Amino acid sequence: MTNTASIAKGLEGVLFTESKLTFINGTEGILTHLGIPIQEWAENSTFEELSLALLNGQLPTAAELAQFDADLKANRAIPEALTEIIKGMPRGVHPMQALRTAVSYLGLLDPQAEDTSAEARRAIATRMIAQFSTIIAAINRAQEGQDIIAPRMDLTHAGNYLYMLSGKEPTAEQARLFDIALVLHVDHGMNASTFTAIATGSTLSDMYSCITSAIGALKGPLHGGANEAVMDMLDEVGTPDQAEGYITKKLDNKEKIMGVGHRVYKYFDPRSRVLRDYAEVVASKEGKSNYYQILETIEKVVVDRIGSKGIYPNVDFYSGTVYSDLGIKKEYFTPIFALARISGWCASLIEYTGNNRLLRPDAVYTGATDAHYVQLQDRQ
Ligand SMILES: CC(=O)SCCNC(=O)CCNC(=O)[C@H](O)C(C)(C)COP(=O)(O)OP(=O)(O)OC[C@H]1O[C@@H](n2cnc3c(N)ncnc32)[C@H](O)[C@@H]1OP(=O)(O)O
Ligand SMILES: O=C([O-])CC(=O)C(=O)O
Repeated sequence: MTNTASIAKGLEGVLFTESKLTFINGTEGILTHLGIPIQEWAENSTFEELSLALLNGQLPTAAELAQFDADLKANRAIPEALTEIIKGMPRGVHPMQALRTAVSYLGLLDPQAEDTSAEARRAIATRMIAQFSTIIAAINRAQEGQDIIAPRMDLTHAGNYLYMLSGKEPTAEQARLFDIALVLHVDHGMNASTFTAIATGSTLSDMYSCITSAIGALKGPLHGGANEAVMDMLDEVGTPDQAEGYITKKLDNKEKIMGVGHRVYKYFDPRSRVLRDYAEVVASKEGKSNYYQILETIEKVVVDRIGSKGIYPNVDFYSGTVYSDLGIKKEYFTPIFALARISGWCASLIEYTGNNRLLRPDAVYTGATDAHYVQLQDRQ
């Protein structure tokens, strides 16, 4: 019988494939895509460019990027039948549930959905990347009882999303800030949702099934759902002067703090540093939110108290303050994560299924042995 000591609980440290897309050094807090540091992507690139770079496995030329940008714009609109489904969804559902259902329905409307060839997967990926933002904005508007706003073709992916939320064209600064947030969330190696997409894809299932599975995995508060949970925590804290006492008590009670800790990073997640810097700029400029000050205090206490255990802020810690300052409601923070991560899911899925092997780990059996069936009437 296998020794239970050989179990990699939570699959920690298990290597199951090779990838050329994303590298993470968790002890030094380094993240690169195609070998390029995340800070350089955030400073110089766009959601569109990073998405294409990951799909192609290399930096695109100007012509390739212009073509991809045109393809995304041409695919922004969603089918009328899906708009009707979104409008008819019950009010008050979690937007991640609504997104999961909408993407699943989108698959029903796509005549190419069952084609699992590399070419079809790539074409579907482009359409899904384009349509995620329209779907999420439509869910947001419908859930608020507002008319759905059609996408505009003259705005960037990030700018168009903000436009579809409010009907107002965002400032260049707002659109760029949101774009940077998207860039920071596009991909992150074999995280739970990407792994889930790949696990589904490894059975040679269709793209819509893979992405629907990934949305479900991202939703949980130990993964993408933590950004919303951080905002719940900030609302619970209330004011900056309460932050230290609140978090000290939680740590004393051995409660988990949302937005900190990571399976791979045992130091600052580099994305959290970029987001913190933007959150600080927005907070000082607009003088708007207490959120930044509360987070600063929480970060300090957490790092002092449990930094030695490798617990530091992750990407979800500061992202919500940035979204909140852009006027986005907390229930939509995780859908926005999906809006960005769709590119990483698709790129990783296409990479994996290009050299596919069914994913099927094992468990150490610890149940009964030598048992026999007992008739119902003979059981105690
Ligand atoms: C985009 C993303 O998915 S980033 C992650 C988003 N998730 C969160 O922010 C939720 C909060 N964080 C967590 O729950 C965890 O840190 C996870 C799930 C992300 C990673 O967990 P794991 O790698 O399984 O770490 P594990 O649960 O084994 O914890 C190791 C130790 O750190 C502690 N720890 C881990 N995370 C936290 C936290 N958020 N707050 C307080 N203590 C923590 C654990 O209590 C444990 O301590 P112990 O050894 O004294 O028992
Ligand atoms: O890598 C992980 O486990 C979680 C994460 O930070 C991400 O998906 O962005």
